[in-house]
Amino acid sequence: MGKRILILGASGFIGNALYSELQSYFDVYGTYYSNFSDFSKNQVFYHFDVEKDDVEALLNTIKPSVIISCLGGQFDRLLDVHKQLSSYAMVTPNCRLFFISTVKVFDGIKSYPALETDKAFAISNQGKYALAVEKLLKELPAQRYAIIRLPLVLGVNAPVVTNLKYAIASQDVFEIYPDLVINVTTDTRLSQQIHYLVNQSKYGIFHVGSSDLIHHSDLFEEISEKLGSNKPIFKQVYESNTDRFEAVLPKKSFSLKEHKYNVLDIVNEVTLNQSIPTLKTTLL
Ligand SMILES: NC(=O)C1=CN([C@@H]2O[C@H](COP(=O)(O)OP(=O)(O)OC[C@H]3O[C@@H](n4cnc5c(N)ncnc54)[C@H](OP(=O)(O)O)[C@@H]3O)[C@@H](O)[C@H]2O)C=CC1
Ligand SMILES: Cc1cn([C@H]2C[C@H](O)[C@@H](COP(=O)(O)OP(=O)(O)O[C@H]3O[C@@H](C)C(=O)[C@@H](O)[C@H]3O)O2)c(=O)[nH]c1=O
Repeated sequence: MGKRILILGASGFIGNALYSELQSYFDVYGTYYSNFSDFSKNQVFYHFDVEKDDVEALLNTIKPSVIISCLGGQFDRLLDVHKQLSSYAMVTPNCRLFFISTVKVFDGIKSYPALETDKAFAISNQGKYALAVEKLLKELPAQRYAIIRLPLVLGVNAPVVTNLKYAIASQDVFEIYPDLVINVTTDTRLSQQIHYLVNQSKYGIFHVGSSDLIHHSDLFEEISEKLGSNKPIFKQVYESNTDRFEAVLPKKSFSLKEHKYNVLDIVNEVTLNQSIPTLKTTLL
């Protein structure tokens, strides 16, 4: 029997990218919360509110063999939901739980980029929540879970890129952080990589993102440059006088070359069809 996948938070930025990537290969179901207009008529989308609904009822209806969680909402309720997901995975033969985690689990360690083997330490509420879910999953049998840690996710339709384009168009302020060193991915690339992990029945901890780093300020100045001649009003915000890192480097995660990429690949993907190819570059 083919894999049946339930994406919790399929109406969101990450969830929708995953749905688009997976739905032509697997029997995929998803949840939405506020986007009634787009999803209430879609047979495979179920309304789900972490505050009110019981995720167990949803699981018993859909009976997924793979659950991918990319939910937003109240962190304490989300943690309860993940306790239920974890219990379901524990008692359901060959059911696997994929948790979309975040680089923020390392936001208590700012002096170097994180590798999969590094011990996480979070100070933000978001980081502490994600770390608590990671700890939950680690109580499952090893082959029953995958923790996918994402850095900042860009993409042609990424909210942060949309905000930049809006700031360019309306000559508005766009905050950049010259002391912040990050790595990045896009919604399409992370979806391809998670597709691979689902297909190959991989398990454990995975870092998704570019293999190199860039300063947050340089990244958005470069993207703006490639989008065209207009600029937003870049507001440089320093939070420390030394570099602080917020990066999840994929040291051990992916060996296939199509899963290895650098910041320039990401910048080109995000600005595709928008950069003005000059004669010089096409002749190179
Ligand atoms: N975007 C990024 O750069 C990164 C994101 N992540 C993590 O990935 C996850 C998803 O992120 P992203 O897709 O950007 O977030 P979005 O806000 O775009 O999506 C959140 C999803 O959760 C749903 N949701 C929100 N509130 C509730 C609720 N109360 N009950 C049930 N469902 C709810 C939303 O439904 P609806 O849209 O219908 O309201 C949506 O499907 C988050 O945990 C985030 O920390 C990690 C690293 C980077
Ligand atoms: C708002 C803000 C962000 N930052 C940095 C850290 C942060 O990860 C990065 C992007 O934050 P923004 O809020 O602008 O963008 P945003 O896309 O909202 O942040 C995302 O970040 C990634 C890593 C996640 O884990 C997501 O869950 C989400 O929190 O910019 C600062 O250094 N100072 C700030 O005041």
